Amino acid sequence: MEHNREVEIDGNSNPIQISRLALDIGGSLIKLVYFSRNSGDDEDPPKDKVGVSNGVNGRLHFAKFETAKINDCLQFISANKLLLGGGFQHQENCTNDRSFIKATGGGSYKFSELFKEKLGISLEKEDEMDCLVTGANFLLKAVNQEAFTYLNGSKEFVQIDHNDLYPYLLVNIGSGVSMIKVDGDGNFERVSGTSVGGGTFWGLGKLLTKCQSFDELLELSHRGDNRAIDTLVGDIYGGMDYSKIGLLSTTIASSFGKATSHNKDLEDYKPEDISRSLLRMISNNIGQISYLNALRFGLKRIIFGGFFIQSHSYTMDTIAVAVHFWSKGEAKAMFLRHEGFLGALGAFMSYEMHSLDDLVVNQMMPLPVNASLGTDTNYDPLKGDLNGTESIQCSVYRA
Ligand SMILES: Nc1ncnc2c1ncn2[C@@H]1O[C@H](COP(=O)(O)OP(=O)(O)OP(=O)(O)O)[C@@H](O)[C@H]1O
Ligand SMILES: CC(C)(CO)[C@@H](O)C(=O)NCCC(=O)O
Repeated sequence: MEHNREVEIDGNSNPIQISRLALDIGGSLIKLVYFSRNSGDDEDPPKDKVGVSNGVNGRLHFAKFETAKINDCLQFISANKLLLGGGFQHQENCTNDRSFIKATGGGSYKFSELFKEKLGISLEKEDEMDCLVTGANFLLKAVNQEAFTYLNGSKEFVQIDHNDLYPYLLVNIGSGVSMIKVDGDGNFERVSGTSVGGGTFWGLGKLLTKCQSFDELLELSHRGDNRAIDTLVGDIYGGMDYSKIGLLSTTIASSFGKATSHNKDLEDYKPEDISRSLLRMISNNIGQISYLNALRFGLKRIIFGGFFIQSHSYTMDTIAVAVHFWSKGEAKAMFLRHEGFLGALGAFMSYEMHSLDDLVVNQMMPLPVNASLGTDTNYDPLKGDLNGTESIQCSVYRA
């Protein structure tokens, strides 16, 4: 393998040096987080209290691939020379670092032989729940304008008070859903989960609408009207509310209830209505189970992560409304800008010299957004998919 540390990525003509790559290999998606040193850095490297330079400036990069296209991911790592980093070369003996990368998620077990065979690298496995919590705590504490609430179409950033962050319920909506009560750094318990998650939306949606990509299915939901398929309270109550138990006529009484109609088949329903109804059913259900778990432990804050959300307004709105409705406004749903990268960030933090305190994030610097996987016919696996993501300008300090 070549050992040139200066590489080009993202079509940028400036050579940048990659150090540290971590992976979260999930049931649906592989997430990558890697750090690149700034090249020709104008900024002074971070200094300690007595003014000695003890860190480097750079960027954290995010990318994702479908797990089914793992070969694209391997190619991306290899083409962009992401394995060449070995820490900060002026201080580190990096020989060991080159032989493994930190990885989490079920795929770190399932694909460990493939990484060995194709890239000659071992995956050092980190526990998935540990990584989710570390990643969420890092984002909440270190990144400005990371957490936000979403209600009635309006997004509001939440200023997190570090002394008043815990406890909270972390709900990670990936292929399946994990619900974790977080009481501090490394102090957590997975209190619940549900198999009705992002994989369910994508899987059922694909079967029912014949969509070819997740983004297409989401796009369909924008244009759909779930009332064509869902049975509303008003459909049952002759257009009236059932106010005695607090149900409006417009509330869904039964998701997909109208599909029981004897004289209609799948072809009689519009794919966009199916997608909308499915998205609403799954989001509502997750919102409700999350609320019930928050209630179990008296938690007021529910933080949602995972790539199912994809900052999609209708998804967030449905989840937030469900939490608001069931908790009568007592509990708050919060979302994260880097929602899908919690596990990968946690794995990144698990490199010895990156504790939460080592990584100081200065500011958010949006990168040009590439087209998304699946819908972009010009999709280039060598560039990865930075869809909806950014790189973060940050400094890394030595422990
Ligand atoms: N391009 C995409 N292809 C497939 N699914 C996508 C895509 N974008 C978003 N999703 C959604 O994100 C979900 C996967 O989210 P995420 O990557 O957080 O979980 P995962 O790590 O793959 O799953 P798990 O943790 O259960 O192993 C999918 O089930 C789907 O709902
Ligand atoms: C199995 C994992 C943890 C893999 O990420 C996830 O898909 C999940 O939490 N599924 C839900 C399983 C359950 O608790 O019913």
